[in-house]
Amino acid sequence: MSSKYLDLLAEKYDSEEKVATEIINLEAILNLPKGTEHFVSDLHGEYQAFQHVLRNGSGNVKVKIRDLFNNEMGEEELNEFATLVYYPEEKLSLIKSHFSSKKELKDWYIETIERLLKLVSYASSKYTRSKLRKALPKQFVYIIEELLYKTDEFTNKKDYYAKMLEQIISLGQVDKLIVGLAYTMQRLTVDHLHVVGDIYDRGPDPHKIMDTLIDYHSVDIQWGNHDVLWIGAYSGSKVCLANIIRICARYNNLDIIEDVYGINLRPLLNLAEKYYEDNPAFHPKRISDEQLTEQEQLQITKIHQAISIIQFKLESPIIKRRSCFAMEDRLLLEKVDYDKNEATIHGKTYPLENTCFATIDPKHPDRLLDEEQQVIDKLLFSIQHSEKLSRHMNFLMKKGKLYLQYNGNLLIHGCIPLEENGDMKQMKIEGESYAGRELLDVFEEYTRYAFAHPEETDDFATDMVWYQWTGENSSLFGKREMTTFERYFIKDKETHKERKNPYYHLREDEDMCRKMLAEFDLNPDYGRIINGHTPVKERDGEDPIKANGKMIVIDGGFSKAYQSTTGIAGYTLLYNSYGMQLVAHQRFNSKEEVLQNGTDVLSIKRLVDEELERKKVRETNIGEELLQEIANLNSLRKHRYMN
Ligand SMILES: O=P(O)(O)OC[C@H]1O[C@](O)(COP(=O)(O)O)[C@@H](O)[C@@H]1O
Ligand SMILES: [Mn+2]
Repeated sequence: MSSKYLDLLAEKYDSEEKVATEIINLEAILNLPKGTEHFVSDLHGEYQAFQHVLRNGSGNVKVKIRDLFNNEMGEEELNEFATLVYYPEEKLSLIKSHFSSKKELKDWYIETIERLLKLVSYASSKYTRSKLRKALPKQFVYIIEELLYKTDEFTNKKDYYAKMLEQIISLGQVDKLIVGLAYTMQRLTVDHLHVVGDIYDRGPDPHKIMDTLIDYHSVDIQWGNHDVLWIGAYSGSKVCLANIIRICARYNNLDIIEDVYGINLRPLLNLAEKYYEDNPAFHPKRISDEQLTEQEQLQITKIHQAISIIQFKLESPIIKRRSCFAMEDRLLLEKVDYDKNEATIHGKTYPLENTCFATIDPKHPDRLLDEEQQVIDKLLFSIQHSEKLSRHMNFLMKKGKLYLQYNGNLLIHGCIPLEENGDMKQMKIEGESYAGRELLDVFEEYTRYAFAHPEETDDFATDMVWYQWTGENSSLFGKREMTTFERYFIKDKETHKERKNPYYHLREDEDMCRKMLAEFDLNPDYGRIINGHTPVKERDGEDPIKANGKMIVIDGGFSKAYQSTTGIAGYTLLYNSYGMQLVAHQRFNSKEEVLQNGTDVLSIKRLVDEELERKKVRETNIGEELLQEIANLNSLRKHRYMN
């Protein structure tokens, strides 16, 4: 270790006692049970459902409440108390409105605070006091610590505590204290959150999810294809930008673009009004009960067509200038016979329906009209200057990666592109061939380059971000081709199929999963692959735990649009010191329903495995870092204090 580094360390630990204290402290932490990891994926803008899962720790909060209070509370009271922990502000005002006398309310306050303190103390038992302190509401740290660490033997302090509680109530601080304790409980239930991709698209509130994640105490993100699409748009890819607006139009979410991120859609609307009519293929999907007026629906339908055609036109020059993408099959505008209104795809000719080609010049089908060019240029300018989007995208870059090795597991949204024979699929990029982990690393490098150079809009790196959205070798897409054009304009459903990469059947095989874990330098005996991206069709009997437990797929479909295919409302995964549990969630209707009825969303837990011995911090990623710190401190001790 360099003496410069030792100097720095010596500044912080300027006596032998300080070094020794820190070593003792770190050693003690290494022997604590490992913190609970919580895995979620494919949130797709479903903020409310995500909040619920976050607040109840995938059912973990309820488990702890049951452990403690099963004997003293009935089912209804348990539920009510749990709801108070999940949604303290709202539940408090509901409960308070039921009391008729001050005395009753006061008794309830005292009992509730005692219960919350018990719960917090129980949930924090595997953490250090310093960690608990960080989780406490700042303004009440002193009071809560006093209350938490009271020991009943000291009966002479009883008055002291009773007085303290009374004061808290009479000074009007009790609601805040309850709210603070509830959030402390939520925070203690989960030590670290992994979001295995797809925060954006389809649902109405991805921005709220982003804000929640930004405030969350400990989180990492594995990018999904939809997240990378947004990163691409912000990084200067016009075709990615056209895609995000198209998807927002398709799901009736244009207010995310307009109101949330402050992008003016007026120029696009003017263009849409000029060239497009009603068209059933472009009606927005109806997922919520919200009724659109005819006028609103018509407007969205027109915008949807205008931006889709811009998207198709923008794809063409990229495909032509990037032969290594091997996407010539996707030059669809050139495969259309505009007189006969049919298209020839993979050698077969299909009639087209619901076409909207008013801005297309059959001789130069990919040429943008000046108006279209101006629209997309203006949109790009606004999107790159949206302060809020900048905050969200910077966070995605800072906390996000394409894949992550964490505590022995591999977390990845889509896939590792494979050949049918199980080899890692090769892709030639700028003269070099890459496969497996190397290929993913190259994808990530280009993404970071594109993000760092938003002014470069047609360079290779920016095109590569789009490739990850839709290219055959993308680890995020994982399919042969994206059939957006066919789904809008061709009736024959055969053309809509998107063939999946062999990964998606090979991942059922244990040896294959072992091979992939090894590719990422993980121990195949202990590691698992945690995957999102493809909805698990539980309804049809599909098992999310595959390859003898080496592969776990947790996309159960938070996305309302996909719940009819999956039959449930999402999987999440918990990994605590005892092992891993998969949780299947039933459909989440609304927070209001939970508050009113106290009914939790039914979550079914399944043990993935049980650790033979309780896992300790020593065996985790963080443990590795602590061991390194201890080594440094020992070195400091030896070289500076022992001679
Ligand atoms: O259901 P929609 O909105 O038409 O989207 C379908 C498209 O979404 C994709 O499934 C990608 O999104 P996911 O990552 O959520 O699967 C594409 O393969 C497909 O073309
Ligand atoms: Mn996905």
